[in-house]
Amino acid sequence: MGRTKEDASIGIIGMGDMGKMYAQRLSDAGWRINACDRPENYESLQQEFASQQGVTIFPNGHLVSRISDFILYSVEAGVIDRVVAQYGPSTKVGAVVGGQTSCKAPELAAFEKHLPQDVEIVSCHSLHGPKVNPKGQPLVLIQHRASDESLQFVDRILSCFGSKHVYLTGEMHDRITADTQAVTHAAFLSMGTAWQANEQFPWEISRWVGGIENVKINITLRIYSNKWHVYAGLAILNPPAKQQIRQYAESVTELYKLMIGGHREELKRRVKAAGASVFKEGTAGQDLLLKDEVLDKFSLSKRSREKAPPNSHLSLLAIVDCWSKLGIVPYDHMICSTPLFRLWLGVTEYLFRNPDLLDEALDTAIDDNNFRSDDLEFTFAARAWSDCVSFGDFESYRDRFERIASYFAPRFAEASTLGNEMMKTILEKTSNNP
Ligand SMILES: NC(=O)C1=CN([C@@H]2O[C@H](COP(=O)(O)OP(=O)(O)OC[C@H]3O[C@@H](n4cnc5c(N)ncnc54)[C@H](OP(=O)(O)O)[C@@H]3O)[C@@H](O)[C@H]2O)C=CC1
Ligand SMILES: O=C(O)C(=O)Cc1ccc(O)cc1
Repeated sequence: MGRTKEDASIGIIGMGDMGKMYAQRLSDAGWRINACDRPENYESLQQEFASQQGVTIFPNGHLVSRISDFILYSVEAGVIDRVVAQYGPSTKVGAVVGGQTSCKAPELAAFEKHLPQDVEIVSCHSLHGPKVNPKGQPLVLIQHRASDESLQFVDRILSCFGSKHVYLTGEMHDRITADTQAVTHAAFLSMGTAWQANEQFPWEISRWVGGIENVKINITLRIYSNKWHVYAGLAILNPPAKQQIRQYAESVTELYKLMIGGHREELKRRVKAAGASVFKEGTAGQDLLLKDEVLDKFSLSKRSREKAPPNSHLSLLAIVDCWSKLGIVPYDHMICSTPLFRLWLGVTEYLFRNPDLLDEALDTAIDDNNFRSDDLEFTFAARAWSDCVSFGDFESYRDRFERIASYFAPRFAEASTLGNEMMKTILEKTSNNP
């Protein structure tokens, strides 16, 4: 049977949103937890967890590492090397170590560099945010330097989440999450940047209200209300993500040039060819239920909507062009997808599997001047985010992110209630389609 709840304990280093969620759920399931955050947070964390049975808070990672049998690092990706260098040598002999960072190459390199040889490595990644119910969501497990018995030990610990365990190498994990997460975030970050640049709150403008616009708005605000380092880390530290985001920016630029040049036939030919290569006959065609009747319920706008407003949908046309250029079949990644990716694929599919809507978007892109300045700003934004990720500068990423986040901040509370509701409704309805 190996290590059990009775004789083994779990260490968590980094008690931020994800660390706390893990501590809460694992202790509820009967595991003993030893946890810490940075030393200056010791007292406040102790108070916060005073009434949580089974969780002991320690002042630092040395004290957690020396007594725990499975130790999970749940810190910012940008500091993983420094934190493992600090506490790794204190790891209990024979323990198993893992991490929760969203990009595995730097995390596994830090483990190999700083952990003693008598320590095993099984890493993990919950592919959802801390407020999403883990049940049914993908949870990646990476048996990097460990026996089968130790993998089973980690499997047993994490089984209380009810997530779908997906077994990958670190490299496969990073390749897939570059395709799914990084470029998805780039698209929504760019929408927010464009709205801010044009001084818009899109739900206050009639041409944005309703249907799939609600998904764009709610997800964009959800991302900007979150922590910048989560998005910076998984884009900047993951090399294939840079290439993906660059291709997305190129697709946006090239399609925008066709639009303003009035090249209707070329635009239609290119977009439809890309659509045919991504949404092949026989591919999932899941009923993602992204129907206007459902989505209209999740509007921040107080206005009523009479008819679906036309939109050029540059962000959606470009993602399909980008997938097609890189030979990516998004359905291949469903097993390892996040809720945001599934929604993003859902809205894209909604547009591309509806030929009338797609034609309307392409005609709007050519004929309707109302979208020119929105799409111009979106193009600038996609390129700027791509440059920012390519330069790999965390501080300038933070600066851009926080500047735009502060513009939307007054609306976060309202948007998060509505966005959570929307995610829940849509994800519940699609839970059989992982
Ligand atoms: N949020 C999400 O949606 C998801 C995040 N992840 C990944 O999980 C990891 C944690 O993310 P999340 O919980 O959201 O981020 P948080 O910023 O909420 O948590 C990270 C915590 O680690 C602490 N920390 C930093 N240095 C040390 C140290 N030396 N010793 C102990 N604690 C330290 C931070 O303290 P301080 O803030 O004081 O620096 C902070 O409390 C990240 O790598 C992220 O990419 C994975 C899946 C989903
Ligand atoms: O669903 C998304 O893409 C999110 O934004 C939440 C998220 C962020 C980081 C992760 O490593 C996993 C999930």
